[in-house]
Amino acid sequence: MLQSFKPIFSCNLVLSRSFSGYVSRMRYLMRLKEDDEACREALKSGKVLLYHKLSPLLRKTSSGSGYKLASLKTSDLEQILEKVGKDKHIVNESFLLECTDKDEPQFSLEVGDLDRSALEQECGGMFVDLRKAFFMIPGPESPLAAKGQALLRWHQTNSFCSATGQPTVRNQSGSYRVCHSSGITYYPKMAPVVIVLVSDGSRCLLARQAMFPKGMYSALSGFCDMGESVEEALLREVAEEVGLEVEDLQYSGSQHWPFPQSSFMLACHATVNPDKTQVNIDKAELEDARWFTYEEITEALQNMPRDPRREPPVFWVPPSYAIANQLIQEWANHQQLSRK
Ligand SMILES: NC(=O)c1ccc[n+]([C@@H]2O[C@H](COP(=O)([O-])OP(=O)(O)OC[C@H]3O[C@@H](n4cnc5c(N)ncnc54)[C@H](O)[C@@H]3O)[C@@H](O)[C@H]2O)c1
Ligand SMILES: [Mg+2]
Repeated sequence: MLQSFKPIFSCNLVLSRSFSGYVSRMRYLMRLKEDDEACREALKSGKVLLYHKLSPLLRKTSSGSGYKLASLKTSDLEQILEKVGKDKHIVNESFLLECTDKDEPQFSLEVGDLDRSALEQECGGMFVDLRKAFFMIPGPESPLAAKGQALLRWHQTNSFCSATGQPTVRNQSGSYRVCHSSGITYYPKMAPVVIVLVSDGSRCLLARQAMFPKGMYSALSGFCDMGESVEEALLREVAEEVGLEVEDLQYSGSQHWPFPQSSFMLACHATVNPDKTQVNIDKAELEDARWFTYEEITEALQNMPRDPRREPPVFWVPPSYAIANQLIQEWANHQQLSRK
Protein backbone atom coordinates (compact mmCIF):
# COMPACT_ATOMS: atom_id res chain seq x y z
CA MET A 1 0.00 0.00 0.00
CA LEU A 2 1.46 3.38 -1.00
CA GLN A 3 1.66 6.06 1.64
CA SER A 4 1.48 9.73 0.76
CA PHE A 5 4.74 11.64 0.30
CA LYS A 6 6.21 13.13 3.46
CA PRO A 7 8.75 15.87 2.69
CA ILE A 8 11.11 14.78 5.43
CA PHE A 9 14.41 16.35 4.54
CA SER A 10 13.66 19.15 2.12
CA CYS A 11 12.82 22.23 4.22
CA ASN A 12 16.21 23.31 5.62
CA LEU A 13 17.29 25.28 2.55
CA VAL A 14 14.30 27.60 2.56
CA LEU A 15 14.25 28.07 6.32
CA SER A 16 17.90 29.05 6.51
CA ARG A 17 17.45 31.99 4.14
CA SER A 18 16.94 35.58 5.23
CA PHE A 19 13.45 35.90 3.85
CA SER A 20 13.19 39.54 2.74
CA GLY A 21 16.65 39.46 1.10
CA TYR A 22 15.70 36.27 -0.67
CA VAL A 23 12.40 37.64 -2.00
CA SER A 24 13.96 40.83 -3.35
CA ARG A 25 16.76 38.83 -5.00
CA MET A 26 14.28 36.49 -6.69
CA ARG A 27 12.16 39.44 -7.88
CA TYR A 28 15.28 41.09 -9.30
CA LEU A 29 16.28 37.87 -11.06
CA MET A 30 12.77 37.51 -12.47
CA ARG A 31 13.01 41.02 -13.91
CA LEU A 32 16.42 40.32 -15.47
CA LYS A 33 15.04 37.17 -17.13
CA GLU A 34 12.32 39.11 -18.90
CA ASP A 35 13.78 42.58 -19.45
CA ASP A 36 16.58 42.55 -22.06
CA GLU A 37 17.78 46.09 -21.31
CA ALA A 38 17.92 45.51 -17.53
CA CYS A 39 19.79 42.25 -18.15
CA ARG A 40 22.38 43.97 -20.38
CA GLU A 41 22.92 46.59 -17.65
CA ALA A 42 23.24 43.90 -14.96
CA LEU A 43 25.86 42.10 -17.04
CA LYS A 44 28.08 45.20 -16.98
CA SER A 45 28.41 45.00 -13.19
CA GLY A 46 27.99 41.23 -12.89
CA LYS A 47 30.33 38.26 -12.93
CA VAL A 48 30.84 35.59 -15.58
CA LEU A 49 31.76 31.91 -15.33
CA LEU A 50 33.74 30.79 -18.39
CA TYR A 51 33.37 27.38 -20.05
CA HIS A 52 35.64 26.01 -22.76
CA LYS A 53 33.78 23.31 -24.72
CA LEU A 54 31.52 23.00 -21.65
CA SER A 55 34.42 22.61 -19.16
CA PRO A 56 34.28 25.27 -16.41
CA LEU A 57 37.24 27.51 -15.56
CA LEU A 58 38.66 26.81 -12.08
CA ARG A 59 41.17 28.81 -10.10
CA LYS A 60 43.22 27.95 -7.04
CA THR A 61 41.77 29.22 -3.76
CA SER A 62 43.68 32.06 -2.03
CA SER A 63 45.21 29.54 0.41
CA GLY A 64 46.40 27.53 -2.61
CA SER A 65 45.12 24.29 -1.09
CA GLY A 66 42.08 23.77 -3.32
CA TYR A 67 40.10 25.00 -6.31
CA LYS A 68 36.97 27.05 -6.85
CA LEU A 69 34.87 28.17 -9.80
CA ALA A 70 36.45 31.24 -11.41
CA SER A 71 33.97 34.09 -11.44
CA LEU A 72 35.32 36.99 -13.53
CA LYS A 73 34.14 40.58 -13.36
CA THR A 74 32.70 41.54 -16.75
CA SER A 75 35.14 44.46 -17.10
CA ASP A 76 38.11 42.16 -16.38
CA LEU A 77 36.80 39.59 -18.83
CA GLU A 78 36.50 42.22 -21.57
CA GLN A 79 40.17 43.11 -21.11
CA ILE A 80 41.17 39.43 -21.20
CA LEU A 81 39.21 38.90 -24.42
CA GLU A 82 40.97 41.83 -26.06
CA LYS A 83 44.34 40.45 -24.94
CA VAL A 84 43.61 37.12 -26.64
CA GLY A 85 42.58 38.96 -29.79
CA LYS A 86 38.79 38.70 -29.49
CA ASP A 87 36.05 41.30 -29.68
CA LYS A 88 35.11 42.15 -26.10
CA HIS A 89 31.45 42.33 -27.12
CA ILE A 90 31.15 38.54 -27.13
CA VAL A 91 30.58 39.03 -23.39
CA ASN A 92 27.01 39.93 -24.40
CA GLU A 93 26.50 36.28 -25.42
CA SER A 94 26.55 35.32 -21.70
CA PHE A 95 23.52 33.66 -20.12
CA LEU A 96 22.01 34.69 -16.80
CA LEU A 97 22.41 32.07 -14.04
CA GLU A 98 21.57 33.50 -10.64
CA CYS A 99 21.96 36.37 -8.26
CA THR A 100 24.32 35.85 -5.29
CA ASP A 101 23.61 36.70 -1.63
CA LYS A 102 25.47 39.96 -2.32
CA ASP A 103 22.97 40.82 -5.09
CA GLU A 104 25.60 40.14 -7.76
CA PRO A 105 24.17 38.65 -10.98
CA GLN A 106 26.16 35.68 -12.33
CA PHE A 107 26.37 34.63 -15.96
CA SER A 108 27.97 31.83 -17.98
CA LEU A 109 29.80 32.15 -21.29
CA GLU A 110 31.09 29.49 -23.73
CA VAL A 111 34.52 30.40 -25.16
CA GLY A 112 35.24 27.10 -26.89
CA ASP A 113 36.30 28.78 -30.12
CA LEU A 114 39.12 30.69 -28.38
CA ASP A 115 42.61 29.40 -27.69
CA ARG A 116 42.33 27.38 -24.48
CA SER A 117 45.85 27.76 -23.13
CA ALA A 118 46.03 31.50 -23.93
CA LEU A 119 42.80 32.01 -21.98
CA GLU A 120 43.99 29.84 -19.09
CA GLN A 121 47.14 31.88 -18.88
CA GLU A 122 45.35 35.25 -18.99
CA CYS A 123 42.71 34.13 -16.47
CA GLY A 124 45.16 32.39 -14.12
CA GLY A 125 43.12 29.21 -14.07
CA MET A 126 42.36 26.01 -15.94
CA PHE A 127 39.36 24.51 -17.73
CA VAL A 128 38.42 21.20 -16.15
CA ASP A 129 35.93 18.55 -17.29
CA LEU A 130 32.79 19.01 -15.16
CA ARG A 131 32.78 15.49 -13.67
CA LYS A 132 36.36 16.02 -12.51
CA ALA A 133 35.62 19.59 -11.39
CA PHE A 134 32.95 18.28 -9.00
CA PHE A 135 35.70 16.49 -7.06
CA MET A 136 37.77 19.69 -6.88
CA ILE A 137 35.41 22.57 -6.09
CA PRO A 138 33.56 23.15 -2.79
CA GLY A 139 30.24 21.22 -2.64
CA PRO A 140 28.02 24.36 -2.56
CA GLU A 141 29.50 25.48 -5.92
CA SER A 142 28.50 22.25 -7.73
CA PRO A 143 24.88 23.25 -8.57
CA LEU A 144 26.03 26.54 -10.12
CA ALA A 145 28.76 24.80 -12.16
CA ALA A 146 26.15 22.30 -13.37
CA LYS A 147 23.58 24.97 -14.18
CA GLY A 148 26.09 27.04 -16.15
CA GLN A 149 27.01 24.05 -18.29
CA ALA A 150 23.40 22.89 -18.72
CA LEU A 151 22.20 26.26 -19.97
CA LEU A 152 25.09 26.56 -22.45
CA ARG A 153 24.43 23.04 -23.74
CA TRP A 154 20.71 23.69 -24.10
CA HIS A 155 21.30 26.83 -26.18
CA GLN A 156 23.89 25.04 -28.33
CA THR A 157 21.42 22.26 -29.16
CA ASN A 158 18.29 24.38 -29.62
CA SER A 159 19.38 26.95 -32.13
CA PHE A 160 16.80 25.74 -34.70
CA CYS A 161 13.03 25.44 -34.50
CA SER A 162 11.91 21.79 -34.62
CA ALA A 163 8.71 22.81 -36.46
CA THR A 164 10.13 25.06 -39.21
CA GLY A 165 13.89 24.38 -39.21
CA GLN A 166 14.42 28.15 -38.98
CA PRO A 167 16.98 29.64 -36.53
CA THR A 168 15.69 30.43 -33.04
CA VAL A 169 16.67 33.68 -31.34
CA ARG A 170 17.53 33.98 -27.65
CA ASN A 171 16.40 36.70 -25.30
CA GLN A 172 19.20 38.56 -23.51
CA SER A 173 19.10 36.49 -20.31
CA GLY A 174 18.87 33.19 -22.20
CA SER A 175 15.72 32.14 -20.34
CA TYR A 176 14.10 31.21 -23.67
CA ARG A 177 14.51 31.11 -27.47
CA VAL A 178 11.90 32.12 -30.04
CA CYS A 179 11.29 31.06 -33.62
CA HIS A 180 9.98 34.21 -35.31
CA SER A 181 8.71 32.16 -38.22
CA SER A 182 6.42 29.83 -36.21
CA GLY A 183 6.05 32.01 -33.09
CA ILE A 184 7.06 29.05 -30.90
CA THR A 185 8.90 29.90 -27.68
CA TYR A 186 11.33 27.25 -26.41
CA TYR A 187 12.27 27.11 -22.72
CA PRO A 188 15.27 25.19 -21.31
CA LYS A 189 14.21 21.59 -20.64
CA MET A 190 15.11 18.91 -18.12
CA ALA A 191 14.05 15.25 -18.23
CA PRO A 192 12.44 14.10 -14.95
CA VAL A 193 14.16 11.05 -13.43
CA VAL A 194 13.17 9.11 -10.30
CA ILE A 195 15.90 7.74 -8.08
CA VAL A 196 15.01 5.45 -5.22
CA LEU A 197 16.80 3.73 -2.38
CA VAL A 198 14.90 0.53 -1.66
CA SER A 199 15.20 -0.98 1.82
CA ASP A 200 13.91 -4.22 3.37
CA GLY A 201 14.23 -2.75 6.85
CA SER A 202 17.79 -3.86 7.59
CA ARG A 203 19.48 -3.84 4.15
CA CYS A 204 19.37 -1.52 1.13
CA LEU A 205 19.35 -2.40 -2.54
CA LEU A 206 21.99 -0.95 -4.85
CA ALA A 207 22.68 -1.71 -8.49
CA ARG A 208 25.28 -1.07 -11.16
CA GLN A 209 25.17 -0.59 -14.92
CA ALA A 210 28.02 -2.04 -17.00
CA MET A 211 29.12 1.52 -17.88
CA PHE A 212 29.59 2.58 -14.20
CA PRO A 213 33.15 2.94 -12.89
CA LYS A 214 34.50 -0.36 -11.52
CA GLY A 215 33.04 -1.27 -8.10
CA MET A 216 30.49 1.59 -7.96
CA TYR A 217 26.89 0.73 -7.01
CA SER A 218 24.09 3.32 -6.92
CA ALA A 219 20.39 3.62 -6.08
CA LEU A 220 17.89 2.50 -8.76
CA SER A 221 16.93 5.23 -11.21
CA GLY A 222 14.95 5.78 -14.37
CA PHE A 223 13.42 8.38 -16.67
CA CYS A 224 9.74 9.19 -16.12
CA ASP A 225 7.47 8.24 -19.01
CA MET A 226 5.18 10.85 -20.54
CA GLY A 227 2.07 11.30 -18.39
CA GLU A 228 3.43 9.42 -15.36
CA SER A 229 3.45 10.65 -11.76
CA VAL A 230 6.64 10.33 -9.71
CA GLU A 231 5.03 7.53 -7.69
CA GLU A 232 4.06 5.60 -10.85
CA ALA A 233 7.50 6.04 -12.40
CA LEU A 234 9.19 4.86 -9.26
CA LEU A 235 7.03 1.74 -8.89
CA ARG A 236 7.51 0.90 -12.56
CA GLU A 237 11.28 1.39 -12.55
CA VAL A 238 11.79 -0.84 -9.50
CA ALA A 239 9.52 -3.51 -11.02
CA GLU A 240 11.28 -3.32 -14.42
CA GLU A 241 14.85 -3.26 -13.18
CA VAL A 242 14.80 -5.69 -10.22
CA GLY A 243 11.35 -7.34 -10.29
CA LEU A 244 10.25 -6.05 -6.86
CA GLU A 245 7.11 -4.25 -5.68
CA VAL A 246 7.70 -1.33 -3.32
CA GLU A 247 5.22 -0.68 -0.52
CA ASP A 248 6.01 2.67 0.99
CA LEU A 249 7.54 5.87 -0.38
CA GLN A 250 9.14 8.85 1.28
CA TYR A 251 10.33 11.90 -0.62
CA SER A 252 13.90 12.92 0.18
CA GLY A 253 14.96 15.72 -2.16
CA SER A 254 15.76 16.71 -5.72
CA GLN A 255 18.74 17.69 -7.81
CA HIS A 256 19.52 18.96 -11.25
CA TRP A 257 21.85 16.43 -12.91
CA PRO A 258 23.82 17.61 -15.94
CA PHE A 259 25.05 14.21 -17.27
CA PRO A 260 24.71 13.33 -20.11
CA GLN A 261 21.90 15.89 -20.67
CA SER A 262 19.88 17.85 -18.12
CA SER A 263 17.86 15.57 -15.84
CA PHE A 264 15.76 16.54 -12.86
CA MET A 265 16.40 13.90 -10.20
CA LEU A 266 13.55 13.25 -7.77
CA ALA A 267 14.88 11.18 -4.89
CA CYS A 268 12.84 8.92 -2.63
CA HIS A 269 13.21 6.16 -0.09
CA ALA A 270 11.05 3.07 -0.50
CA THR A 271 10.54 -0.18 1.38
CA VAL A 272 9.69 -3.72 0.30
CA ASN A 273 8.15 -6.54 2.31
CA PRO A 274 11.14 -8.27 4.03
CA ASP A 275 9.68 -11.63 2.95
CA LYS A 276 9.75 -10.62 -0.74
CA THR A 277 13.31 -9.51 -1.42
CA GLN A 278 14.37 -11.91 -4.19
CA VAL A 279 15.74 -9.72 -7.00
CA ASN A 280 15.17 -10.58 -10.64
CA ILE A 281 17.55 -8.34 -12.58
CA ASP A 282 16.79 -6.87 -16.00
CA LYS A 283 20.15 -7.71 -17.55
CA ALA A 284 19.61 -5.36 -20.47
CA GLU A 285 19.70 -2.45 -18.03
CA LEU A 286 21.75 -3.61 -15.05
CA GLU A 287 24.92 -5.61 -14.67
CA ASP A 288 24.18 -6.40 -11.02
CA ALA A 289 21.84 -5.53 -8.13
CA ARG A 290 22.46 -6.62 -4.55
CA TRP A 291 21.28 -6.12 -0.99
CA PHE A 292 23.90 -4.43 1.20
CA THR A 293 24.06 -4.50 5.00
CA TYR A 294 24.44 -1.43 7.22
CA GLU A 295 28.06 -2.43 7.93
CA GLU A 296 28.90 -2.69 4.22
CA ILE A 297 27.29 0.70 3.54
CA THR A 298 29.06 2.53 6.39
CA GLU A 299 32.37 1.10 5.24
CA ALA A 300 31.70 2.23 1.65
CA LEU A 301 30.77 5.74 2.83
CA GLN A 302 34.05 5.96 4.72
CA ASN A 303 36.15 4.56 1.86
CA MET A 304 35.25 6.86 -1.01
CA PRO A 305 37.88 6.76 -3.79
CA ARG A 306 39.76 10.06 -3.68
CA ASP A 307 42.64 9.54 -6.07
CA PRO A 308 41.56 8.44 -9.60
CA ARG A 309 45.08 7.06 -10.22
CA ARG A 310 44.58 4.47 -7.44
CA GLU A 311 42.62 1.22 -7.68
CA PRO A 312 39.09 1.95 -6.29
CA PRO A 313 37.66 -0.13 -3.38
CA VAL A 314 35.87 -3.38 -4.35
CA PHE A 315 32.54 -1.71 -3.47
CA TRP A 316 31.91 2.03 -3.34
CA VAL A 317 28.98 4.43 -3.68
CA PRO A 318 28.48 7.65 -5.69
CA PRO A 319 30.32 10.77 -4.44
CA SER A 320 28.73 13.45 -2.28
CA TYR A 321 27.67 15.72 -5.17
CA ALA A 322 25.28 13.00 -6.43
CA ILE A 323 21.86 12.77 -4.78
CA ALA A 324 22.29 8.98 -4.62
CA ASN A 325 24.91 9.65 -1.96
CA GLN A 326 22.41 11.72 0.03
CA LEU A 327 19.90 8.85 -0.06
CA ILE A 328 22.52 6.35 1.09
CA GLN A 329 23.74 8.66 3.89
CA GLU A 330 20.15 9.19 5.07
CA TRP A 331 19.48 5.47 5.09
CA ALA A 332 22.66 4.80 7.09
CA ASN A 333 21.76 7.55 9.61
CA HIS A 334 18.27 6.12 9.98
CA GLN A 335 19.67 2.61 10.55
CA GLN A 336 22.14 3.92 13.12
CA LEU A 337 19.34 5.60 15.08
CA SER A 338 17.07 2.57 14.93
CA ARG A 339 19.87 0.32 16.22
CA LYS A 340 20.42 2.37 19.41
N1 LIG B 1 22.64 12.16 -9.45
C1 LIG B 1 22.59 10.89 -9.12
O1 LIG B 1 22.81 10.53 -7.96
C2 LIG B 1 22.25 9.85 -10.17
C3 LIG B 1 22.27 8.49 -9.80
C4 LIG B 1 21.85 7.55 -10.76
C5 LIG B 1 21.50 7.93 -12.06
N2 LIG B 1 21.55 9.28 -12.36
C6 LIG B 1 21.14 9.72 -13.71
O2 LIG B 1 19.80 9.34 -13.92
C7 LIG B 1 19.57 9.21 -15.33
C8 LIG B 1 18.64 8.05 -15.61
O3 LIG B 1 19.08 6.87 -15.04
P1 LIG B 1 19.03 5.47 -15.83
O4 LIG B 1 20.15 5.41 -16.83
O5 LIG B 1 18.99 4.42 -14.77
O6 LIG B 1 17.64 5.58 -16.62
P2 LIG B 1 16.68 4.38 -17.20
O7 LIG B 1 16.62 3.27 -16.22
O8 LIG B 1 15.40 5.01 -17.59
O9 LIG B 1 17.45 3.81 -18.46
C9 LIG B 1 18.00 4.61 -19.46
C10 LIG B 1 17.33 4.28 -20.79
O10 LIG B 1 16.05 4.87 -20.79
C11 LIG B 1 15.70 5.33 -22.10
N3 LIG B 1 15.21 6.71 -21.95
C12 LIG B 1 13.90 7.06 -21.75
N4 LIG B 1 13.75 8.40 -21.66
C13 LIG B 1 14.97 8.93 -21.80
C14 LIG B 1 15.47 10.28 -21.80
N5 LIG B 1 14.66 11.34 -21.60
N6 LIG B 1 16.81 10.48 -21.93
C15 LIG B 1 17.64 9.43 -22.10
N7 LIG B 1 17.22 8.13 -22.12
C16 LIG B 1 15.90 7.87 -21.97
C17 LIG B 1 16.93 5.11 -22.97
O11 LIG B 1 16.70 3.94 -23.71
C18 LIG B 1 18.05 4.86 -21.97
O12 LIG B 1 19.01 3.96 -22.44
C19 LIG B 1 20.96 9.06 -15.97
O13 LIG B 1 21.19 10.21 -16.76
C20 LIG B 1 21.93 9.02 -14.81
O14 LIG B 1 23.11 9.74 -15.10
C21 LIG B 1 21.90 10.23 -11.46
MG1 LIG C 1 17.82 2.71 -14.58
